[in-house]
Amino acid sequence: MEGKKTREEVEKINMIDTWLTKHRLIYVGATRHPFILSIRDGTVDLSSFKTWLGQDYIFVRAFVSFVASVLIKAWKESDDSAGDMEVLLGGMAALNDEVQWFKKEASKWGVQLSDIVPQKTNQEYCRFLESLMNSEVKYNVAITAFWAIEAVYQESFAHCLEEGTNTPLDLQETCQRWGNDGFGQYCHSLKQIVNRRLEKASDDEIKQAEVALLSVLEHEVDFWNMSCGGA
Ligand SMILES: Cc1ncc(CO)c(N)n1
Repeated sequence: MEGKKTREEVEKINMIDTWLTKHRLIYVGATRHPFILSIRDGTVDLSSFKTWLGQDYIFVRAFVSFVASVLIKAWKESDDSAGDMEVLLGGMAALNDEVQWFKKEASKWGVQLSDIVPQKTNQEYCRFLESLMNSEVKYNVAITAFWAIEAVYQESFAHCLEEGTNTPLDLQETCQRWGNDGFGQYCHSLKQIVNRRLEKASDDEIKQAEVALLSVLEHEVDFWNMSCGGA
């Protein structure tokens, strides 16, 4: 007979929601940052937006390499990872689009991408991604970080598109990029992959994945702060 599930077993069924409840404050700090709230209420400082745009272009190029490394980890998993690989490949295709979009958007705002120097906060975030590309880092840990990176942008920008917001017209396309329903679906697929994988992961890997999630959230808050000129 099946016994009653322990609290740990119940928590492991949806590890992400368990963590988002546990780490609510920092998650809200990353997804409801003053920079995002300023876009949402229309008071955004355009020089901050341009800083964000230029720095994020640099970040996205590091991010593409990171996603490629996650894809390799998925492929090396012996168990059924074909579905995971399809989702990741779709993510890479979207990033291809995104890089082109950054170039177009930069020219619209008069931002010269070739002149952008990565700020220290950005370098630190890129270095963190690089640390996760190491082949020693487990797939379960890397895919958790990947979901978190995408989910922060999805939640943040979707918030700017809700009814009754004052998001400036010329920023709505930016918000749509990450706030659209398709991107929301994609993040949901990533979340399901993570939950499914972590349900069977060792305690040690779960702990490492939680640490990676928290690191992502901290880097995301720092990245928004940097965009606002907060270094
Ligand atoms: C800093 C940062 N986090 C997440 C994303 C999501 O793609 C991005 N483009 N930039």
